[in-house]
Amino acid sequence: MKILTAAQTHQADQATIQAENSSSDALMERAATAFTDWLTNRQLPTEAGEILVLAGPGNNGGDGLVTARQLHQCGYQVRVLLLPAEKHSADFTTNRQRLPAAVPVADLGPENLPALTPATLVIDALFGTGLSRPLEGLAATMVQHLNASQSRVVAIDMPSGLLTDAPQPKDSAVVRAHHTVSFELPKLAFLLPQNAGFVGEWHLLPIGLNREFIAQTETAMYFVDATLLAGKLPKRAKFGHKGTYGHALLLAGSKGKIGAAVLATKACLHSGVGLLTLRTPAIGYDVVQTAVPEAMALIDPHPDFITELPELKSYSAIGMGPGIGQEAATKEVLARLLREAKAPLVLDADALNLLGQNRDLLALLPPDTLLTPHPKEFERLTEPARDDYHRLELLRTFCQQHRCYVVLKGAYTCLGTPDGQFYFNSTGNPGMGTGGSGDVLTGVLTALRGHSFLSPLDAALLGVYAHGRAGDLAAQQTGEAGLSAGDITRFLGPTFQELITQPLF
Ligand SMILES: NC(=O)C1=CN([C@@H]2O[C@H](COP(=O)(O)OP(=O)(O)OC[C@H]3O[C@@H](n4cnc5c(N)ncnc54)[C@H](O)[C@@H]3O)[C@@H](O)[C@H]2O)[C@@H](O)CC1
Ligand SMILES: Nc1ncnc2c1ncn2[C@@H]1O[C@H](COP(=O)(O)OP(=O)(O)O)[C@@H](O)[C@H]1O
Ligand SMILES: [K+]
Repeated sequence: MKILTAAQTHQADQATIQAENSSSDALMERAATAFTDWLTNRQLPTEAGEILVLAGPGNNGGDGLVTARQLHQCGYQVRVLLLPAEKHSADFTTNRQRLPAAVPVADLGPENLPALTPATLVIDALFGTGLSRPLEGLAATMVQHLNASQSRVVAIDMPSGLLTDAPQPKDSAVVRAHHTVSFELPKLAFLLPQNAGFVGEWHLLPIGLNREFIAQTETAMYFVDATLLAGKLPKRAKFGHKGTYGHALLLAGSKGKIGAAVLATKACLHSGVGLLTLRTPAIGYDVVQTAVPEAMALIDPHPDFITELPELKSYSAIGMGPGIGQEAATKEVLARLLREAKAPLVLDADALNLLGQNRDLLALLPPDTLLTPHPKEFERLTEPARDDYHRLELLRTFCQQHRCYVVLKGAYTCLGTPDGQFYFNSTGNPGMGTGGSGDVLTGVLTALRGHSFLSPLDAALLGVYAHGRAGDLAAQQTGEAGLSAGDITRFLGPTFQELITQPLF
């Protein structure tokens, strides 16, 4: 799915109205109906208690007014509070007039803030994507009053006060919604950790925005779901053999962290690799030969950490980093790898920390190298970010400057590409915030980068998505708290099976 800006979303609304030869009022009715259906499918009139619709002066307020009318017609107990304003949108005014007289309506005022109890269900329709600056005055006071209450809050389209795709001053008033119900396409603001407390759980409702317009609209941001990946992973060829699927090399492990090597190795083996060789220090020999007999062990002469780079010419992808430590000799191995490798590289964990400490090495990164930092590792490669938007700027600059792909890990892992695009991943769960999950990802990505039939972009997208999806399938069995990184590897197989498409021709 594409992620559009607030301005593009507005254009998509207009294009839809034009293409259908309908009216903005009809589109509002459609959006609000979808919202009302969403709500009434979850809350019966008796469960909902008193519903308070807070309506602003624009079309977001208009959505709120339509919803109030529809809920009233369905037998819910609704009242409306309007935010006084000099100007109202045309569709707001139309729907204000359509509101049945039986629905109580009043103006908000500094002396007229509503009593909010835990039994009140508040529908936040103050502002949506039209917000152009932080809230102030009465709107800000109302939002603070709401946030201080125990009421349940569902926001329409955006939690009011939150900008759709730009940072805002710290401490500005933003509704802290339990749920945000938005339309058609996700918004950038939903995907950033700093907004989690405002957005709550978010949901998307289709409202039939014009497909052609969306397809034509240029964007540098995507939300990666199964649809976006359809057709990218081919079924294995009938006469395929281990040579068809690449020979990967992993450099992983050090004394006390051979487990990281085992996890990455298992993950690589479960992600379709043809052959796999693991370079690990001598101390890991018995462990890896026992835990992952399918992999060939190429043992470093040093007992505790990796000190020598093996001959590279037979490998189709090389992953380095999980559990390797930061010894000077290991750094030299990394430097030689960057100079000599012809195969695609995947760099993670301590390989990234070593790069951060020796930034001159960044100039050696071969084009299309894939780096997989979590935010702290990324900071070591760049600089501390002021906020999530700044971090994305740093990500774009880094990828463009070094012609590399960066998987910035998190709840919505963001893949940055050398041409400045962002792909936010949709799979994964908080259970994956456990030691070793990242090592598993390195193994998955190394396997896929070794598939000559996948582009660097598709390999990265498929790998990140599959890693999260396998984590989701695992969590269905183990629960989030019970999930350990090894569980993810066991569900990679079913995940890739889901992703494989088999066109008839
Ligand atoms: N036909 C359409 O365009 C559709 C619009 N929809 C709804 O319309 C919303 C967007 O509507 P609008 O573009 O009217 O924008 P909003 O309703 O989000 O807000 C715009 C109004 O707020 C004012 N404003 C902006 N920032 C302010 C601030 N900080 N303090 C005080 N006032 C401020 C603007 O001058 C304008 O009057 C969407 O979020 C969605 O809820 C949906 O009904 C789908 C269809
Ligand atoms: N809340 C979350 N939701 C989804 N995925 C998550 C969440 N927390 C962590 N993950 C995923 O788990 C992995 C953790 O990697 P990392 O931080 O490198 O862990 P480690 O170094 O312990 O292996 C990343 O792929 C990340 O996207
Ligand atoms: K809102």
